[in-house]
Amino acid sequence: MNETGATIWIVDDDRAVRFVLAAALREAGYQPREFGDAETALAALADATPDLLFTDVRMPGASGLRLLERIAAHEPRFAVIVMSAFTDVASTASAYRLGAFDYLPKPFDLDQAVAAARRALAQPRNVATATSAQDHAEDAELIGRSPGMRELFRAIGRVAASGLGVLITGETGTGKELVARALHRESARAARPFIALNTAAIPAELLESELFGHELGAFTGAARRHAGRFEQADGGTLFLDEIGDMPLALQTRLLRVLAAGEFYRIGGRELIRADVRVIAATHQDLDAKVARGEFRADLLHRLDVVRVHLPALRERREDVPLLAEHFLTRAVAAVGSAAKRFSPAALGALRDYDWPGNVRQLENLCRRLAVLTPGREIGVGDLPPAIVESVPQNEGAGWSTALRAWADQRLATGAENIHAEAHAEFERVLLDAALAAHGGHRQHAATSLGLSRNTMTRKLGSSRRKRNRVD
Ligand SMILES: Nc1ncnc2c1ncn2[C@@H]1O[C@H](COP(=O)(O)OP(=O)(O)OP(=O)(O)O)[C@@H](O)[C@H]1O
Repeated sequence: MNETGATIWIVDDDRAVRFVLAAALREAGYQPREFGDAETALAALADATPDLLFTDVRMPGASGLRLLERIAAHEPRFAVIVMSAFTDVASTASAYRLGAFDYLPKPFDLDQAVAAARRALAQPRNVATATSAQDHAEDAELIGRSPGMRELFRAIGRVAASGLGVLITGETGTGKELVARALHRESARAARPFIALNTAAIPAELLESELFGHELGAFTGAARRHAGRFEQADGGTLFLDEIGDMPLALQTRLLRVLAAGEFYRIGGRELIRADVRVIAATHQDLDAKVARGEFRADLLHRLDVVRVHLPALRERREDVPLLAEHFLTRAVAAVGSAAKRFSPAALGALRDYDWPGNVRQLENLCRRLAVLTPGREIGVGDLPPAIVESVPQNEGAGWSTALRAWADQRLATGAENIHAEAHAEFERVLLDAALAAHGGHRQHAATSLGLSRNTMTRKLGSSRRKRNRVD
């Protein structure tokens, strides 16, 4: 099909969105048609079929996801692009699962939307694979609106249902486990167990038994038969955190089990079969570990079918206020104290801090503040000094720091009358700067300082006299 001239339907209860999107699509040579709700669009489908449809998710009446579900049964097929400000994993993943071609987080650029339309229209028909919708138990949600997080939500949406092995990389506390849980929740294994094992938290000698289980008396202390995490995760997902810390011998065993899908418990004779999707995570550079011979290349290849990277919190500062408010509200509710909020300046300081411990560090801080701050508003003064002090100093602050250092030093030497001294210096610097900026033109220099010309002349005279005296 020649894509220009294609009909594109836009379903959104927000008139402004429909209007600008339709204008952009029309300009690009398409024929847009607007619908204010899902029901009207569904009714129109009875006697017309668009080439492409854009839909919002949250609308009064049937939601965009419901619309998507109905469209999945419609013949002939056409592509759907879902647009939503509700950038959580659940709606993105549901959109993909229901066969959406693409997901546009709002607000989007019109160029971005037109490009998405072009891509969708270039696709052969019947590529959409729609399955039935599934409801999911609420789990801890990944929060974020930054471009990095939106990209991550899309990646989760695309990868979750594939059942492929995933390697999640990112610094400590960035939310790797939450991503693994989201991948599980949005997969066909969602009804089966999600089992997590932190390789770094378990002594090496116990790790094998944790993973594969043991029989009674298999080793000293094995007082009972124990099913390993692999067995527990049968049919579901096994999340192996800090995989980079796994000893080499165990890496070899893990690789064999992954290849064969079966294993023996330690000391056991019964061959156990387990159908497990392994999702691994690491904050280390596994490629470098492979190069140093500390990690098996073949295991890395097996785990690293798809790589999902979590940006550090300082690389997505725009998410900090959002996360901080979320964690504070949750912590306040948990301790049952009165509602609290951050002052704008406190939120600014949190945003500027570098967060070496990432989201976990921010979450812990909010818990502490919920308990320890007496007032309703958490100000900059309530924040730990490390956070406040790291805030980059603006020019004024740099200048006052220098002035303070000077004053401390003069006072320490027993100086008197330093106010006059500082004041004279202050005037001299300002006057010199203004004159220099205006090529010595007094009137202009005076105006830029907010002084009258007379005052300027008087100050210049006294500044010169004082300087001569000092000289
Ligand atoms: N985007 C996010 N939205 C909401 N909560 C988050 C987000 N990212 C992380 N968290 C919370 O921060 C804490 C740390 O997250 P998580 O345990 O997933 O990090 P991790 O990367 O697996 O850490 P580690 O590498 O140390 O194991 C958890 O309590 C998690 O719920």
